[in-house]
Amino acid sequence: MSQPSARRSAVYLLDQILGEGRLLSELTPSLDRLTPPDRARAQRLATDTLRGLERADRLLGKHLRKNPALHVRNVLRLATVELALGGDAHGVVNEAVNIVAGHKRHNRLKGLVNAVLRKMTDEAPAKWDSLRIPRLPKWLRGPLVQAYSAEIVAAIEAAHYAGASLDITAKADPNMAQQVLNGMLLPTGSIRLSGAPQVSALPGFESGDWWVQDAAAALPARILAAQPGERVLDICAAPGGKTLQLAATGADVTALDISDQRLARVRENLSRTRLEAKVVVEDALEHQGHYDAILLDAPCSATGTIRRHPDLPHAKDGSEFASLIDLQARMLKHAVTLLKPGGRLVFCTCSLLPDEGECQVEEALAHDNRLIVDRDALSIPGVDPQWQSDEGGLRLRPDYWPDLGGMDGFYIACLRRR
Ligand SMILES: C[S@@+](CC[C@H](N)C(=O)[O-])C[C@H]1O[C@@H](n2cnc3c(N)ncnc32)[C@H](O)[C@@H]1O
Repeated sequence: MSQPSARRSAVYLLDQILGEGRLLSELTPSLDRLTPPDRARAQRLATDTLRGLERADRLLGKHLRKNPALHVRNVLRLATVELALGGDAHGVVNEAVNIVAGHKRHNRLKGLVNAVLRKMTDEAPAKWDSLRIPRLPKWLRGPLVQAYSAEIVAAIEAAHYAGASLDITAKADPNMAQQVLNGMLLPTGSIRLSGAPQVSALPGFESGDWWVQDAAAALPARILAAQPGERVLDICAAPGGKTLQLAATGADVTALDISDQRLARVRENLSRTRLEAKVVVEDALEHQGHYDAILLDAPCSATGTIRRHPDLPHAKDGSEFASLIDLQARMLKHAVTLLKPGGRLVFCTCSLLPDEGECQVEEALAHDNRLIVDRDALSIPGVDPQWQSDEGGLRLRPDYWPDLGGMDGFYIACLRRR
């Protein structure tokens, strides 16, 4: 059996994502045999390749008369991206040839791999930046162009290609955490770190002074503005970034999720940050109770998180949209029944699709005359009033804050029950 290496493992990840439609997050256990630095490197190589896939294919296409099998193509793509991004040519080409040579079914193609990659050694770094920014696949690009415009989608694609920094939410004073971590304090109070630091080695991790959370993902809990002693329900809570924010306000928080396995992360996070919440394993549609405030972070296409998860557009095909949209509508309808009169509910999804955001809130308002939308709740520091959408929610896009490094795509709205 071949020794695992970061590159070999990265090719395995690409084979699974591009061939089997699996997500990188499901595949991380397959990296357990690697050392922690190699594990991080394998993931970085795979995500870099997925971001640059269209460019790599364009360069390789000129030198391949026939498309080789997916595994060989993935070896070529990975090596091309590494070469384009300044990888050591000798090491990159040698290992690519060895990976193919060690494969029973494909080893007759090692000469081809060697010849093509020798050409890529000069060509990839020279031509890379002149190639267009990789586009989203049609199943996603189409609806997004319809919802926004071709120009906005191109800006979103540029943000996807640039990737994302590490954002932090502080448990208490963000200024203090910003100084300790030496990061950039964002207008909404999150802290942005450059590079790819090892999270668990950063000051304040062990003592639970902060947690990792994209700046956009930190806004729903800020908009809900839970108060000390309020009964607050966090629906679809795992892995718990928003639960921690809610618990840090001193509210009486119940964190609910259908997945006990994912709730283990919530329990770990609560224990590390020394915060308290009641953790409940239950289907949100079955839950009963009465709450002052509810945060519903509904399961969605996650198309707002492609900056961090470039595997998503390659592993998925949009066939799950309809069932997700239906589940979100049912969850929102049920969540309203759990609100005390006068209570408020923040509905959010990390999706770019209006069907999973604006349309859900429009529908809820049209069908339940007890509900009103609370636009004032969106007036929090750093939130641009221009991000508000017609029905009274907040539309966040990856191309916002271009000079600060972007944000995840999100939809957030605050509803009140009369
Ligand atoms: C977008 S994630 C939530 C992220 C989380 N709020 C955070 O900030 O870390 C969606 C969650 O919905 C949960 N979920 C899916 N269907 C559910 C259901 N019927 N009832 C409760 N939770 C559900 C999934 O297990 C998943 O953890």
